Amino acid sequence: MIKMNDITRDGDPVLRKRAAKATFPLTAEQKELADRMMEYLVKSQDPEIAEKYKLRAGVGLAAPQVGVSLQMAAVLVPGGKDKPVLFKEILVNPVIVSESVQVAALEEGEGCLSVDKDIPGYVPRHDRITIKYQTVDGENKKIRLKDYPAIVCQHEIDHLKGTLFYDHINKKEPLKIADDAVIIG
Ligand SMILES: OCN(O)CCCc1ccccc1
Ligand code: NI
Repeated sequence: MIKMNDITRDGDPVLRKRAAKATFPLTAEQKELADRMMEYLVKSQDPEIAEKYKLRAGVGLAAPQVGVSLQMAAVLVPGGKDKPVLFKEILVNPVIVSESVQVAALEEGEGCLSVDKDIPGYVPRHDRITIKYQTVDGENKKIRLKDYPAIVCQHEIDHLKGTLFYDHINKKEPLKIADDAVIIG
């Protein structure tokens, strides 16, 4: 199973590379990696397992974060009582094909399993996006996302382009953001 010491940290060049496009069929190793990445997210969101294995909770994990420069990311966005899972998917070769002008940011800012220090500030993103991607079986999908799931997917797709969340934070005024931005609590 993937543990914290398997996660590459900021400073490792793999996090700043544009990841290679996946070709199909995926190799057995690539499919197994997808499973292990999703397994990490599931376990990291279970307080007991996370405590037992000292896992930092994550709602997403991109292949470059485990040292594999491949366009693949796992996303597991929990919901609430009524809908425990908002969005669970392995995105292969994801592309944002349209994005709202409307800006959104998480009220708490963002963090990253590959960035050990807290970096405060709003991370301005698009409130709504349409993504085209392939599943691990090569099936083409197109989905529209908004709010938290949209934020998470933008964070993961950034990783595949060598971008980290703090690249988007206004250096001089970290809490500056468009007046009409949607702040997601
Ligand atoms: O790349 C995923 N990872 O570093 C875990 C944190 C994911 C994440 C955290 C806050 C907002 C969006 C996404
Ligand atoms: Ni991250």
